[in-house]
Amino acid sequence: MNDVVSPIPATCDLCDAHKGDGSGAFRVLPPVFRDFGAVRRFAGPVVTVKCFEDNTPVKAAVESPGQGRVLVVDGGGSLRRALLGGNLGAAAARNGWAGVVIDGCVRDVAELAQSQVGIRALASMPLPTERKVDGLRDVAVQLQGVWVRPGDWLYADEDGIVVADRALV
Ligand SMILES: O=C([O-])CC(=O)C(=O)O
Repeated sequence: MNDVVSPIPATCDLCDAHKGDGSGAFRVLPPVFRDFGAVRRFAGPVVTVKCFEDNTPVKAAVESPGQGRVLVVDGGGSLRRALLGGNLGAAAARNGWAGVVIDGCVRDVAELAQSQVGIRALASMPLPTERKVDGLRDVAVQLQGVWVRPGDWLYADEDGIVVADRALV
């Protein structure tokens, strides 16, 4: 990291620049993610967790230093349990995560809207998980059929979410 804070590139500009990229290095997530956090635009290197209706690895991640990274959660697309709520959203903001992108649900929507962190998820579901197993961290995951790998870079703004195998300028 250098100490020059660069603005986050717009996803539309990134898509203009990479629209002919058939290599798979540049990917666009399907437009099914809703915005729940107080931060609209965010970007950073990706950390992944994978879990199903059990947010144990999400809690562990957001309670550790985020260092400007984006937590990508493969929750299997489940609409039956919330993988992040107000407490964990506040922890993500407090610990310096740039954002959390969840292929699954969140709850405590009013609290999340006050959290100074980017939060994208499929929907709101008031039912929490029961924490029983660790889940996986730092594995390649699929969100809505799109591969996301640890160390990829993710860019999110009002227009959508894109992922690349390196930082884009
Ligand atoms: O703790 C959980 O499982 C989710 C939640 O409600 C919170 O983050 O406040």
